Amino acid sequence: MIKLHQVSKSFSQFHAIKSVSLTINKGEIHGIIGASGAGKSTLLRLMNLLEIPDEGEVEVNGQRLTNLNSKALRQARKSIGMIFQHFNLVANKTVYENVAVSLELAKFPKRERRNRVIECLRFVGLDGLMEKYPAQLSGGQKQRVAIARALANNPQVLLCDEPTSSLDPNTTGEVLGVLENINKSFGVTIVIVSHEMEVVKSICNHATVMAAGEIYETVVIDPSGIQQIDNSPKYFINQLTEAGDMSHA
Ligand SMILES: Nc1ncnc2c1ncn2[C@@H]1O[C@H](COP(=O)(O)OP(=O)(O)OP(=O)(O)O)[C@@H](O)[C@H]1O
Repeated sequence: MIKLHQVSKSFSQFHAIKSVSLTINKGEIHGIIGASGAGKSTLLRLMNLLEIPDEGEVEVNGQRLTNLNSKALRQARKSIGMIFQHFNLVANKTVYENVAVSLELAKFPKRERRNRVIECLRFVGLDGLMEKYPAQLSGGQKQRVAIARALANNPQVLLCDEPTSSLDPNTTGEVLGVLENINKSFGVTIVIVSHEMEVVKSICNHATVMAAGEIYETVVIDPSGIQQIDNSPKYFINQLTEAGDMSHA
């Protein structure tokens, strides 16, 4: 569970987040949507204290993060994974090494690391690409490595900052499918910041609309499901000609 209580954050004189309170219950897939500059990413980064609030309290998994010293905060963050729009993989490390690094940092028992890395890569469908480097992967595959890395330490919460905004519709579906699977299989609470309405509508069961640093409203929604993309040339022609009834040149 994530609880923000009257949280505020300013950058110089600019009030990016204005006394926001929000509760996200365990097991939710919670979307945060709104116009550019509304404060979505800042709100997400306040949930793991990547941004330190000027005022207010942040509680995650029953722990008040805003009360913890830096050592305790590092420990608490192990149960909060995060993924980013631009994946943030280490370019000169292999897929395997990118995931292993997060276990090393968390001092995960050495003998169990290899099995855990493989288990996580298998979960995201990339155990066949362990020796590749990020530059050899598609955008969707890179994001799946980032998800495996975030998953490695068994987080209870996964924070996703524009996770599909660098991806085409096909790979967007692939990444959303993995996120949904993580939620269903392990009960991980997922928060997704996105400016893409279709993304929020497809897998989120709750959504918060932000405007000018405040919450406009939080609504319960019935996820519409992930759009299956047809990559056939016929599909593209049908889309271009709407009903597919235009004569071909
Ligand atoms: N580190 C920072 N220093 C100064 N201003 C910042 C910083 N981070 C965010 N801001 C400002 O705070 C406001 C909210 O930014 P934020 O990135 O949270 O918005 P957003 O809703 O996620 O927008 P976008 O969809 O464009 O990323 C913006 O005006 C932004 O310029």
